Amino acid sequence: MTIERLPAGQLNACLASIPNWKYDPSAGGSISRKLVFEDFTQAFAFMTRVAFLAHEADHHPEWSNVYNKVEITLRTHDAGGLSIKDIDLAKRIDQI
Ligand SMILES: C[C@H](O)[C@H](O)[C@H]1CNC2=NC(N)=NC(=O)C2=N1
Repeated sequence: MTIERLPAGQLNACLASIPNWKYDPSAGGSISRKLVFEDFTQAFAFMTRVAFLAHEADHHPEWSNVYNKVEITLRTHDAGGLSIKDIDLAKRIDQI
């Protein structure tokens, strides 16, 4: 299935629905969120839950973890930028 980048006309409404995520317009667009947990165990437990979501959605984050901090970037390589799959996964991550 081909996945399209978000049309410019939908971008602002989509971004407004995920206020915890920071939009970066470079390279077709991406969104990122930084999270801070109590400790490594909490951070990694969160990452495990995200991993299941990502597998289910067949959509995978670019992310890093340093002790209690997790930084996640979502973009759709197949579309060369931001797509609805990124917005949907961001919303599901926010629900964790
Ligand atoms: C073939 C497979 O569906 C694709 O490679 C998927 C897998 N996970 C992906 N994850 C992300 N973030 N972007 C993609 O374009 C992407 N493509």
